[in-house]
Order: sequence, then C-alpha cells, then structure tokens
Amino acid sequence: MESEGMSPQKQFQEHFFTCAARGDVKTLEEVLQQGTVNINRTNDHGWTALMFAARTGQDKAVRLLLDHGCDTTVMNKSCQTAADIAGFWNHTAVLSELEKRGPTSDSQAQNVCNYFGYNPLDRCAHMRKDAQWLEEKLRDQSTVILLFHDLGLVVEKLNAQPRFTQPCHFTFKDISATLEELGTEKVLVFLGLGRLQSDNTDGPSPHTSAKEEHLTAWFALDVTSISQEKILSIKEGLEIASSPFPGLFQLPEKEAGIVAQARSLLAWHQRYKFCPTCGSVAAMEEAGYKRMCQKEGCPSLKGVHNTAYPRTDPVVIMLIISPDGKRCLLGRGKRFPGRMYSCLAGFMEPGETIEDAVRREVYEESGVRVGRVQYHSSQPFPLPASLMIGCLGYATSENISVDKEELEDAQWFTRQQVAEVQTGAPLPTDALTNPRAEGPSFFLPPAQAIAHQLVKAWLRMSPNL
Ligand SMILES: NC(=O)C1=CN([C@@H]2O[C@H](COP(=O)(O)OP(=O)(O)OC[C@H]3O[C@@H](n4cnc5c(N)ncnc54)[C@H](O)[C@@H]3O)[C@@H](O)[C@H]2O)C=CC1
Ligand SMILES: [Mg+2]
Ligand SMILES: [Mg+2]
Ligand SMILES: [Mg+2]
Ligand SMILES: [Zn+2]
Repeated sequence: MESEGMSPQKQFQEHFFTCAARGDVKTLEEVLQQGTVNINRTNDHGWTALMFAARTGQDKAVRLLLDHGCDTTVMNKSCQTAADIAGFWNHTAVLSELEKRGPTSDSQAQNVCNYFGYNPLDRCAHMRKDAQWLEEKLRDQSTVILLFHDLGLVVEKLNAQPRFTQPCHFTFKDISATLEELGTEKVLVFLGLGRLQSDNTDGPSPHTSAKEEHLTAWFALDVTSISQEKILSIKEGLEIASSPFPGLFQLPEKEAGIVAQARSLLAWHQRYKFCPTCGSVAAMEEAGYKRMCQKEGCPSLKGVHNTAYPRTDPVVIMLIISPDGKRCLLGRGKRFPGRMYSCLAGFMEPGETIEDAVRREVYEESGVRVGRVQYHSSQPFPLPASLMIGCLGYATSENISVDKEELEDAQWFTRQQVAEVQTGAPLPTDALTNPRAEGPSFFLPPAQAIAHQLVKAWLRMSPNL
C-alpha cells in the first residue's frame, strides 16, 4: 500500500507513471537502468506504468516496459489489464505489442471457458455400441475409472490447505471384485478417451482418431448398492465427497469437466430407472448414453424419443446492466450462504428463446424490464444436470420489486462496489456460513461460478477508464 502524503518514493513513482503516459522512453530507460522503481507497482486505482502507456497509445514505451519484463496480467481495480485498456481506446499498435508477448487477458481469447466447461475427452460416441472394444478399454491398465457412491465422488483423502478434491483414479484391477459384485445391472458409463494436460502433451483435437492407443479411457461407475465401508476399503486413504458443495468446486480444473459429465450421467440413471412413457423397467444401452424400455409395444420404442436419452436442463443466468450502464442487478436467493449476492437465474421453459427466458425470469424475480440480451458463455452444471447459459442483459427500467417467494433481496450495485469486493482481500474463512462474519457488506460467488465471470466481463466493459 502507498503511504499517506507524497513521500519522495511516491513522487518518484508518480513521475515514472507520467513518463509512461507521455511516452518519454529516454527517462523511462534511465530509471529502469538505475533499478530504483518497481516496474509492476500500482497506484491507488491499481494502475501500472504499462497501463498508463497503453491508455495513451505509447507503443514504444509499452515495448520498453515489456523488454524490462513487466507483468501483462496485472489487473486494475476495475478488473482491466493493459490489453483491455488498449483495446478499449483502440490503440492497435499497443495491442499488437502486447499480443506478441503471449496471452494478455480473457478478452483476447476466442471464448470464455468456465469451470466444468473444459473437458479434455473425446467422447467417441461412435464406439458406444462396440461391446468388445469397450471391454478391452475397461481392462486396459491405463484406464481410469471414477467411482460414485450415491452421487458422491470417491476421492483421495488429502490434508492440503487450501483444501482441494482429488478424484481417485481406479484401475480395472482395483475394482474387478466390485464389478463382479454389482453384476449385470451395474451402471458403468464410458466417458471417452483423452489425456489430462498434466501428462505434458496437448489434449486431443476433435479430429484425433478414437482408436489412438496412447489415449486414456475414462469410465464412471455407480457403486451405491455396495456399503460405503466396503468401497472405502478398496484402497488406503479414500473418502467420499458426499456433499457436492464445496467438494465439486475444488477439483483440479482439468478434471472438473470430466467429473461433471460423469455425475450428470449417473444422476440421470438414478432418476430414470423406469420408462417415463409406460413405467416399465428401462435397461441401459450404448455405454450409458441410452435407456431402452423393456416392454414390447411401448410408444417410446418407435421413432426418436428423448426420454431414452440423457437429459440436460437449460438455465439462463444473467447480469443485468442498468440503463445508464453504471450499475448491475444482483440478488440474494433464500438459501445463499452468508452475505452472498449473485446474478439472477432461472430454468428455461418449453417453447422459449434464451432472450425471452432472460427477460421473463428478471421480470418475475425483480420487476425490472430487460431489452437487449447478449450471450456471453455457458457452463455445464452437474447439480444434477443443468446447462447454465450466461448472458448480459440491458435493463430498460430501474424500479425493483422483489419476488419474496424466491429471493430475499435484489439491488443495483455500482461498478465500484462490485470491483471492490471482486478484487478485494480474501474472504474470512467463516464468510460462507456466518452472516455476521467480518468483511465486506456483501460478496460474490467464487471464480468457479459463471456468475463471477459475468460480473468480471461487465467490469472489463468499463466506459469510464
Ligand atoms: N451460480 C449462481 O450464481 C446461481 C446459480 N443458480 C442455479 O441456477 C438454477 C436455476 O435457478 P433458480 O433460481 O432455482 O430457477 P427459477 O428461478 O426458475 O426458480 C426455481 C423454481 O422453478 C421451478 N422449476 C422449473 N423448472 C425446473 C427444473 N427443470 N428443475 C428444478 N426446478 C424447476 C421449481 O419450482 C423451482 O423451485 C439452479 O440450479 C441454481 O442452482 C441460481 C442462481 C445463482
Ligand atoms: Mg431464479
Ligand atoms: Mg425464477
Ligand atoms: Mg423459473
Ligand atoms: Zn415404456
């Protein structure tokens, strides 16, 4: 933190910022040679010298700062990097300097990839009917099998702080007795072929041949019908992440998508044991991607019936921006932890566009009218099997009338309020559970939630740089 008043140190730093903004390469060079300034030092608004140079389009100063190793990923208090600032003011020469030095910010990436959204597996749908190939893959010693007990993932017990969830990678050998005990009715789902990036090689491209030997096969197995004790005795140091929160949000990012895929499929099998059309027993087929009614003559056996395939519930989740662009609308669900506020969200209804679902849910929950709706990104959400469709919506009215059945509160928050809590100090450990915990008057969901990314996207759209 900067000290109060203008200490000589601070004056020197201010002078450094001014030189960057003016593009005074000669002085910048001299100062950097002397080594008397911290090149990544920020002012009270979180601005670095690089940001000042980017703001005024000083490409030579930007190059010099980059040559001296300055950090391009630093964000100011409005969550903007130097590249965001250069992009906003259309300083193309500065942008290209920044882009030459590698990734600059999400805004340069093609698409935003949310937590649960990255899945390195090639699902190999065309192999799902090949029983022999599937059996070979299952028995391969490199194959990974994830176990779920009543939808709780079997994980390795870790004492790491901060806590994270490491799914246990079982092999066929580990669980061959378990498979035998489960018998022919078992729910064993083939997830796909792939490789975690930690194997030091690139993930598969969509064109990778399914038969490539070096890719790992992944399966998920439901072991609910066997006692927990027995499952936990397969190996040492196991536990069941029975509560989905926070366990599911602490997975290694590279595996979160695979776990989401597995859990959503097993949840579908748990809920759809019987044919939704006639109530007869439905049997699993196609490596877990289909359930077929066993009753002859059932209408679900004619034509394509979506009841035979895994279900996904589309949900719209939206950050609504006020008519003046300066505030956003956040709400507090009745079951939200601590003082958390988040984007409004709701299930899509049949026969509805995404845009209309956004407008309807916002009006129902807050009374605010929305005009234009812009898609941002999506997130598979394995509780039990939703697809969160993230949007930004532009309000045409401001008065709030909260639907007390669903929400405890909804408010407009200024850019500054939101930026402060998003970039501020880490929350106290009891903030999630204790409404009287010390800390800010409200907080946002963590980075794993798409709501967090929508807020971040809006902060980066700042019109008042
Ligand atoms: N990450 C975040 O910040 C937030 C995430 N969410 C998630 O978004 C989802 C939908 O949001 P809600 O506000 O609950 O939806 P919502 O606003 O549509 O209201 C939920 C109610 O809709 C009904 N409903 C309609 N279709 C349903 C379906 N397919 N499954 C379950 N209930 C259905 C139920 O009566 C339920 O109580 C939830 O799963 C929730 O976990 C919601 C708010 C914030
Ligand atoms: Mg809702
Ligand atoms: Mg609603
Ligand atoms: Mg609804
Ligand atoms: Zn049927």
